[in-house]
Order: sequence, then structure tokens, then C-alpha cells
Amino acid sequence: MRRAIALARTQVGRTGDNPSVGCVIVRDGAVVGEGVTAPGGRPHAEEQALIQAGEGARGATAYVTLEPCGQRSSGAPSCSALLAQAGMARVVVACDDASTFAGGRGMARLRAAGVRLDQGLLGAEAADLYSAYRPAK
Ligand SMILES: Nc1c(N[C@@H]2O[C@H](COP(=O)(O)O)[C@@H](O)[C@H]2O)[nH]c(=O)[nH]c1=O
Repeated sequence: MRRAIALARTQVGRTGDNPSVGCVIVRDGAVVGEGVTAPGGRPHAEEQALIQAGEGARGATAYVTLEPCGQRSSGAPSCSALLAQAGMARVVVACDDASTFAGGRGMARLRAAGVRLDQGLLGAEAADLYSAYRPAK
């Protein structure tokens, strides 16, 4: 999660209305993919980390600084759906996202898919990233 927070920090203030999110995917103790929200806000961190991880995402753990989105404003598949579809075993989230596109729905989708969830790891450190973030209503 420290690595995910460090990644997110690199894009704070550069992602428009979107929060800067960091995602690190770990399997068998090795990083197999990582990503950070792109300048302008898209693609999302998880999308990029999953592309990098490829089949390595199956059975892996994702460390994400913010709740993975449960819906995209474009109608594209949400990050929680992509994580579940990739066969992720566990997702560890630092902070909640109160956005209308998340708001617990990302977590619910992952839980329904049987993904193990842990919340709050390094939550205070990660929350610092989001002091200026205003979740979409
Ligand atoms: N940037 C970011 C997230 N941003 C969240 O996803 C919502 C929908 O984003 P969009 O479809 O791009 O408009 C956005 O309002 C915010 O709550 N979520 C994530 O899982 N990962 C990311 O990297």
C-alpha cells in the first residue's frame, strides 16, 4: 500500500475532477502490475495495473488507495468489475470513495464475486491524498 500511495502522490492535482488513485497488484510476493490514474483522470489506476499484470492477476492481491469504482461515467466496465473478472483473490483498500460512482458499490460488487476485502490499511496516509477531492454527486 505504501507503493500505491507513492504512485498516487505523483498525479495529485493532475487528474481533473477524478481523484488520483494508485494500484499495485502482488502475486506470490512479487509486484506483477501497477498503475496510477492518468493525467486528466482516465484511464483509471486499476485498468492500467490489470493490463500490466495480465494472467498474473489471477489469485493475486490488489492494493488500491481508494475504493475501486462501481460504475464508470462512460458506461465502460467499472474497476471493481474488472478486478473481479480478472480473478483477483483479495483487494485491500485504504480509503472509501463517497462518489455516486462508488459509495460502497465497488466494494459490494467485489464481495459478491467472492473477493476477500480489507479496508483501512494506511487509511490516514492515503486520506491526505484526497483532502482536495470532491466526490461526484
Ligand atoms: N480515478 C479513479 C477512480 N475515480 C472514481 O471513479 C468515478 C468514475 O470515474 P470516470 O468513469 O472516469 O468518470 C469517479 O467519479 C471517482 O469516484 N476510481 C477508481 O477506481 N480508480 C481511479 O483511478
